[in-house]
Amino acid sequence: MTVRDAHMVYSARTGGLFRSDRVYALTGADLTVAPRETVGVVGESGCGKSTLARVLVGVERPTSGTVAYRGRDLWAMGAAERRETIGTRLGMIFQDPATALNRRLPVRRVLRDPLDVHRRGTPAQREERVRELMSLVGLPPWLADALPGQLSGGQRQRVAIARALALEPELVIADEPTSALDVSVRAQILNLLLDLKERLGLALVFVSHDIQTVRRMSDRVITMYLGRIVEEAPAGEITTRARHPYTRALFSATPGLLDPIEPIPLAGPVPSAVRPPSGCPFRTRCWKADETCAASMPDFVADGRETPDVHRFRCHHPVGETESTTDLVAQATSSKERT
Ligand SMILES: Nc1ncnc2c1ncn2[C@@H]1O[C@H](COP(=O)(O)OP(=O)(O)OP(=O)(O)O)[C@@H](O)[C@H]1O
Repeated sequence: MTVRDAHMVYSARTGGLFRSDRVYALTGADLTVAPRETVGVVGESGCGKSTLARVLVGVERPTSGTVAYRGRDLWAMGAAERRETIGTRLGMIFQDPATALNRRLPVRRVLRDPLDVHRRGTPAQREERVRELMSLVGLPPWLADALPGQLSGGQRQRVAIARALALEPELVIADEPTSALDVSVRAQILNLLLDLKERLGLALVFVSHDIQTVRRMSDRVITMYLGRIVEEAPAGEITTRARHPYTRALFSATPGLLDPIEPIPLAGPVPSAVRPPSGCPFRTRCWKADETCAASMPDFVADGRETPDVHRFRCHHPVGETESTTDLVAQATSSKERT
């Protein structure tokens, strides 16, 4: 799955009935997800993670740019082929299984629905597939006639996962799949996803606020800020050797990630996606920013390797490889004091 230079501009009513503004939810996003790979997406609320997820899975068409599956542009396909590709090759697991599942349909019908829509096998084979799916996600067979409202949150998310897997997709997007669940069942659902990914050879895009979880689940992590992908690196590397100041600041504020925790102080709040700053969108909060950052958004700087373990970032003044979080805290603090 490849996304190239994808932009998503929404129109939103922000100032009364007759005023509508453009919301720059996604700007120039490039991303490739290789078969069997897990890509984690991190960033603050509103940075465009869910928009990217929806674009990747074909739920929404980007305002511009391409989304290609196996080299074929999803939005250049005929409607029937696109529906078939999205419905059978791509799966999506949403944050809240309580709202993602039809409350009036028993589990059996929820799981049969995609098989019926895409006419998979005979009725008997579909029933067999429903049993198989329930067992795959660890649901006992007697729950087949239960309604979503009769299930626990964890069971509901298992149903949602089974539904996403019904037609054997190659790529599954999980958008905050555990954030609506009790803490006690989160680990079970994450372990289930890891196990299914291995057993079924899935590629997974995992969106979460929880950086610790993203690190655990992912091979590669991308950081987003105000609609842009600003850094991309192997999971083991990005948490300790991130080069973009924003990624370093985000991770420095994450409990248990770096020891000791020393949040890098940032100037001001996240700007609005309606009026993103010119140049680098992070410049208004960045302690390293200067006039170059206001003038342009730099292209990705890569470490020269075009391999899955590539480390890329978009910054005019990246963090030095030897700079510790303590150094960065000192720089950011003195920059704040100067202004
Ligand atoms: N349908 C829409 N119409 C208008 N604006 C939207 C729409 N969907 C998202 N946005 C805006 O686009 C920006 C990106 O939103 P998005 O939901 O992708 O961010 P996110 O990183 O997933 O946030 P969160 O972590 O809170 O879910 C935000 O400013 C949001 O308000």
